[in-house]
Amino acid sequence: MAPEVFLGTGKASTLNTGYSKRAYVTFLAGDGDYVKGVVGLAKGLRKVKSSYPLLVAILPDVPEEHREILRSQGCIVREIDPIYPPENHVQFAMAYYVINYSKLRIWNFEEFSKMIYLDADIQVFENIDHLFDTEDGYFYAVMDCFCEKTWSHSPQYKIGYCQQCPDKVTWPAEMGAPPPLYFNAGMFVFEPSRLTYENLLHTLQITPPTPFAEQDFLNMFFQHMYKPIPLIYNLVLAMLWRHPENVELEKVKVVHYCAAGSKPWRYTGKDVNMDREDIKMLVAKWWDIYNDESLDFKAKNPVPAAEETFSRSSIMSTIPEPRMSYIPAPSAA
Ligand SMILES: O=c1ccn([C@@H]2O[C@H](COP(=O)(O)OP(=O)(O)O[C@H]3O[C@H](CO)[C@H](O)[C@H](O)[C@H]3O)[C@@H](O)[C@H]2O)c(=O)[nH]1
Ligand SMILES: O[C@H]1[C@H](O)[C@@H](O)[C@H](O)[C@@H](O)[C@H]1O
Ligand SMILES: [Mn+2]
Repeated sequence: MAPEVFLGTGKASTLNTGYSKRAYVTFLAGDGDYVKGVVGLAKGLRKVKSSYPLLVAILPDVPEEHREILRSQGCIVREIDPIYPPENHVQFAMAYYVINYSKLRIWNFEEFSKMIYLDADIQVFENIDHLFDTEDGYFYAVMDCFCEKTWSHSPQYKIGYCQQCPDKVTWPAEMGAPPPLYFNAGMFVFEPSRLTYENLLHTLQITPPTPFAEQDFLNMFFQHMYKPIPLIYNLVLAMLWRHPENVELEKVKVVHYCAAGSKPWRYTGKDVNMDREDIKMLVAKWWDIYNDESLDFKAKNPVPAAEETFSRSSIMSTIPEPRMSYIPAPSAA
């Protein structure tokens, strides 16, 4: 069912209508350059005429000037508390990814019935609003690839097995059952729920961290609810050189600049595979959107700040997350 009632009216819509209970959500930590990714994403969603707002779950360390940039781009800015894995276990996760456990807070955005999570290093080149119409009760995401060096700690990588081509190197019987399908957690469709949120936080406290942090954790937690969706909804760039036979680039709607050296705002072209023509083209396409001033947010019907409407045309102020179930930071952090 297309959300036509919402398209082109420019009218403020409140939370008690079905479609406005949907939103895209991304995550932002720190005072670095990932804010550029979020701005690019907000403009990309506008370019494809997405009907739903982009909520940015930010950690307290995001500076006020960055929050203001996001609000001025029409984003709903929402501060969340960080989540760390249980004390004494932090060293088992890749340090760089530990902060991503904080993403679990997005299950607490219960005023939305369905959300699509997108990493800040993702760009949306075609409208994907239809993913909100997927059947409830499942977790939708794109299957990952195990072939990059980031996976070298895993048995999959060691024997050259990848779920993207499971017949090339088959899973040896002596290693037991093949691993369950594994998704990349840079993009997924989910339903916020207080119950799930509390369950996630509780389970996390009794789960030792693993290298891919919350991505491994979510794969474990949602294993039986996971439904794979086509890779056009999250093109992990390494697919271009690891499994070109699986990729139809002209059909891809969502690109995930996750390969080493591919973040458009840091791109130099010098890292491995980064001089490929397809990569250069995708990086240039990201910059076209980021630099396009016509895609900057323009408030059509400015809404008084006090009025609590989650409309496309209102710029939301920072709404603090209610304090609850907070897992304190380990002393080493
Ligand atoms: O300094 C930072 C680092 C990360 N992020 C946010 O965290 C996201 C995840 O980081 P990356 O995109 O750099 O990481 P990858 O794409 O390599 O990571 C993948 O694996 C991770 C494992 O923790 C997460 O699951 C992540 O969503 C998934 O795409 C970013 O997009 C961004 O939204 C920041 O805001 N600031
Ligand atoms: O989440 C990670 C990350 O995105 C890496 O960059 C990629 O190589 C992995 O396949 C993925 O699991
Ligand atoms: Mn990413």
